[in-house]
Amino acid sequence: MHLCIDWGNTRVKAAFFQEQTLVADYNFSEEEALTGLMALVAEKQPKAVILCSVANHPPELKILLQEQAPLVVLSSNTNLPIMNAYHSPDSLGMDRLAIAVGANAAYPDRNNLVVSVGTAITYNFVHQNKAFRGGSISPGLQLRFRALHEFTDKLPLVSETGDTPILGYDTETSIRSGVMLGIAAEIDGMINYYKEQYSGLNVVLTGGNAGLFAGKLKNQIFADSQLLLKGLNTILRHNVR
Ligand SMILES: Nc1ncnc2c1ncn2[C@@H]1O[C@H](COP(=O)(O)OP(=O)(O)O)[C@@H](O)[C@H]1O
Ligand SMILES: CC(C)(COP(=O)(O)O)[C@@H](O)C(=O)NCCC(=O)O
Repeated sequence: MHLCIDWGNTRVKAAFFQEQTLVADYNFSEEEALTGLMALVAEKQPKAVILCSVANHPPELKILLQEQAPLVVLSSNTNLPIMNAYHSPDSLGMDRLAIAVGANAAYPDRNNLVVSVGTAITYNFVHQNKAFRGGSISPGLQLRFRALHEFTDKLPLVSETGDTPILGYDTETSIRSGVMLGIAAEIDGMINYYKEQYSGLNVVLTGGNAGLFAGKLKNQIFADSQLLLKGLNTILRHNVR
């Protein structure tokens, strides 16, 4: 079995794959992740591990993993089944590259746009010629709620749960309207930009908050909450065979 680890800015996700099949997945807080992951490795003894991190994971993580199994740490130097045409590959978030690989593997020979709704919202375009071309980064759901609260004197901290009218009728619903419907409108607007440029665009929605928006978009999308982990498995198989 292969173990794939996605260390994000809010949550740490992991999955075991048997060949191309995801057999078990896990979701940890940052605090519980190191212990949780090492317990999984001890129990399941994976043949190889891949780590994709965009956050400050504990420095001992790589050493501990390496002691247990061959480890691929995803970087701009890792061999990939797609090309990376980003102009600053060393500053690219490796999670963005992993979802690009995941989309290209699931929908080959298509112009793929992957929208990941996590801590940040990222838009990631992979041309049908297999080149990752980049996209956009914008603030995610919690970032928007927190920014309104933390950078103003009067606005409360609101969450996604509750009435979300287009026409907010009080402070709470006005904020929820702006954040939730604003994100949905942003995603639809971005998809429309790409549709104007690229024929046969295929759109995949992923990330921890994707489920809040999948049914609210005007454009047709595929939702896949495990796209990043699947992309990591594809990269690992590309490197350890
Ligand atoms: N099991 C869960 N525990 C906590 N948050 C979750 C869970 N599932 C989804 N979420 C939501 O997903 C968000 C994180 O999305 P994710 O794509 O994992 O972000 P990142 O990759 O930036 O860490 C959280 O802000 C939360 O709203
Ligand atoms: C944009 C991100 C913060 C998204 O991270 P996430 O929300 O998935 O935790 C991450 O991909 C990142 O740190 N990117 C570096 C800048 C870039 O991709 O150009």
